Amino acid sequence: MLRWLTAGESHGPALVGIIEGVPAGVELTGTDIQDALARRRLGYGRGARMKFEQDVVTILGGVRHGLTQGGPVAIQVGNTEWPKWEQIMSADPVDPQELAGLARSAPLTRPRPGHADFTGMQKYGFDEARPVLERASARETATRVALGTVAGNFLRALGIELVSHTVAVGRVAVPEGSPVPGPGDVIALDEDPLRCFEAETSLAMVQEVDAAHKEGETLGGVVEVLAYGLPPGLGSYVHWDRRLDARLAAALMGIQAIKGVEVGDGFATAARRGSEAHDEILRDEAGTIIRASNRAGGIEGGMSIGDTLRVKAAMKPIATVPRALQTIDVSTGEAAKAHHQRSDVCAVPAAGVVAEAMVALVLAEAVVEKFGGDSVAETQRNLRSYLSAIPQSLDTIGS
Ligand SMILES: Cc1cc2nc3c(=O)[nH]c(=O)nc-3n(C[C@H](O)[C@H](O)[C@H](O)COP(=O)(O)O)c2cc1C
Ligand SMILES: C=C(O[C@@H]1CC(C(=O)O)=C[C@@H](OP(=O)(O)O)[C@H]1O)C(=O)O
Repeated sequence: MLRWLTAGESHGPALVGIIEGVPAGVELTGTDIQDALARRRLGYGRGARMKFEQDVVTILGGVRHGLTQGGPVAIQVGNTEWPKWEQIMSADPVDPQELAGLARSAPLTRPRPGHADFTGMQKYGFDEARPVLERASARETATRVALGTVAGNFLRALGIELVSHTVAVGRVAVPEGSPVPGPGDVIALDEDPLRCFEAETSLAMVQEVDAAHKEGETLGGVVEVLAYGLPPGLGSYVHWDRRLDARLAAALMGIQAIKGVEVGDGFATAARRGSEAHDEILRDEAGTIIRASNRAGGIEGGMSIGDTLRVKAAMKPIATVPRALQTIDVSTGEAAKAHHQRSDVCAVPAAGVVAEAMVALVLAEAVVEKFGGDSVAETQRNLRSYLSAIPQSLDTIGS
């Protein structure tokens, strides 16, 4: 069993993530995590905070000499902005006098439509949005990316590679049928600030972000995650909550601002006739069973089929719109403009890195479930044994 949790606030001293159930022997260094966090941090359209704040990674437990030990892995991601927020966010003021004297930041009483502010205040009984946005904020996704690095390194040891890319920003989308990144085609932000694999579209995306920025607007978009090297049979058809597609959809929907998930050709498939919707099963010259296409995105019957996994996530535009939206000031009950100090114009490239981490966590969980293993070597042996036992070619079916 693989399980994991995150804790921490957007402007707190640090975020913490724990992942339990990772076999011993997974290679993991602070640099791996730092590199993954650097990929999440910037990207074209991100706001000011991302430029001055740094993520400080500390592995607190579960790793020795660059290898997991089989126990829970605990990772801290420190916020370098903490000194500026210590008064506002102090969890444990030393004496009641200090508590009384703590500066309370101007209360956020003008909740933003599209964010968690208003319903969060109603639900938890707060009179302002600060305590809500501190936990609702996508700052928390830094921890998910840190934990996803552990999962990704485990999967890589089994020959499974993940990549992600931006396929749409606002109305600008990568043309149908464009090439997708292959295993190892990690798109660095200095190569492409939108992490879009298609150079011409990427340029148009940059213009789309610039135009939105100029008009005081924000943007959403679509990201895609691909996983190469998956064995057939992760997940199961036997019960709804064991289906791999269901688990991936829940994990991707669990990312702030994700409002749609598509597996394979998803919505386009709904408009096709059956003969054009499925992936015919053929035999290549060597006798290996292959698929004529991958419209299903690598999943049938809630199981990986051994082909490339392909999932997309649609992100809504950022809620903190500079040309602020209409709201109510809850302190007066009067109509007002929603609060806005700073925000991202577009965080789609960052969401792609988070989506990749979430897919890695779900796949690692499905691998542990199917192949077990207290050490990576044992998981590898179990995987090899399974692959050698299942029919790979028509000749071996039924033999
Ligand atoms: C990487 C990333 C960065 C984000 N940055 C912002 C931001 O700067 N301002 C904002 O209002 N929302 C931002 N969001 C979205 C909010 O966190 C999200 O809309 C909010 O938590 C409410 O959740 P919901 O959109 O799922 O309803 C970001 C989301 C992600 C994934
Ligand atoms: C801090 C991060 O993202 C933040 C996510 C976020 C939100 O509302 O989700 C709002 C912004 O923070 P602030 O309101 O303090 O400017 C983003 O910068 C991060 O991704 O590390």
